[in-house]
Amino acid sequence: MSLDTPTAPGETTAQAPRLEVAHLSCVFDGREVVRDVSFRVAPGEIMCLLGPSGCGKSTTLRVIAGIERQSAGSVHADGKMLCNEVFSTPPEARGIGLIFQDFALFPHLTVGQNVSFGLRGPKARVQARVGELLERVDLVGYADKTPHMLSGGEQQRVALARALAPRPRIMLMDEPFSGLDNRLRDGIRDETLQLLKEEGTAVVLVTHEPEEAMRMADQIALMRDGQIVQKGAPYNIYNAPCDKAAAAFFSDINVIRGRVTGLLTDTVFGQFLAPGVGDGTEVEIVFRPQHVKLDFDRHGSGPNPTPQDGVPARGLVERARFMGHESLVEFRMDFDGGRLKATVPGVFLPKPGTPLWLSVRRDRCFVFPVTA
Ligand SMILES: Nc1ncnc2c1ncn2[C@@H]1O[C@H](COP(=O)(O)OP(=O)(O)OP(=O)(O)O)[C@@H](O)[C@H]1O
Repeated sequence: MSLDTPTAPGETTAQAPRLEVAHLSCVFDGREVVRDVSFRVAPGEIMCLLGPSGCGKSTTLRVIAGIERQSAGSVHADGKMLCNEVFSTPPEARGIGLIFQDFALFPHLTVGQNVSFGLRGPKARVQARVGELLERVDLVGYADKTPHMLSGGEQQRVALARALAPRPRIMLMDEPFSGLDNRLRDGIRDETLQLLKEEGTAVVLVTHEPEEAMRMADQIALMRDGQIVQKGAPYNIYNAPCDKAAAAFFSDINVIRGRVTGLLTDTVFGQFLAPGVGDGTEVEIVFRPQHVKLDFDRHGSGPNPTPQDGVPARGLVERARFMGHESLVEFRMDFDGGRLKATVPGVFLPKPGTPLWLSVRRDRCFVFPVTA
């Protein structure tokens, strides 16, 4: 994605994104922990920074919030510059809401006073807003309690309500739902994001959980070693990963190897197209267990090859486990003794040693040149 030149301090543009982060870098102790990070978020859009622990997600968020300084790059909100290498708007003047993991409520204030903390205006209007938010986070009747009377999950919901109360134009959320139990999490998460969308807030959400990102994001920026390695809608990132590690971040993967001749790679599963890859290059063919098709053995042979599923290859079941809504079957393959995995909806638990034929959906395979 190309980035236009950001506007000068104080200048605004009609089509400016709600939030624009451009070429952000951050150095700690001589180490660049955020490297040339750029993205834009429109009003009502949810951008997820997704990646493993230590990849620079929280640091990026803290620079946007103004509690950490960058070594390069800029942050703009509605076309107005918030900070660059030499200039920085104080955090409290940025109009940005924050919900961080270590949410801190004011212990001496009631729930109602905590939620109304950032609100100005007539008392009746403030009280109405507090009531509306407590209802949204399922804490009706809690306004007069103090934080020490609440469970961790309840305190987290108060923190959510407090951050939402002033209707910030940008909301930064760092693993905000991690402390909630499963039963509450889905409801609170969907409700919070619905509210932010309705109010046109641009949201940047940090998570290391791919499922959370897939469920919530309009756009995902996949980060590794301080950089964004891929950016796009969840569907595209899942179905067109930029490399093997990006594919592996979202699910188990299977990998087989081959060598390219005339844009094709010959494998035991038939030929795979390797567009743009030079002759003689070694490639890895990557596919997810849910895209493996299984067939029974018919006296030593499998189903006929098809253009969609290629050529089947035989393996012996090594282990089968029931995972809840699907079964995971692991195979040792006849052709090279390697292991491959398949998932099957529902209950499918063949005995170890059972011969089955595996084929791979061609449109769900990714071919990557092997890198050193
Ligand atoms: N104030 C600091 N001083 C020195 N190093 C820091 C500082 N803050 C973060 N780091 C380092 O920068 C790197 C990125 O940290 P960051 O917290 O941004 O990662 P993260 O992707 O959010 O990880 P997590 O999911 O574990 O929170 C880490 O190696 C971390 O140790």
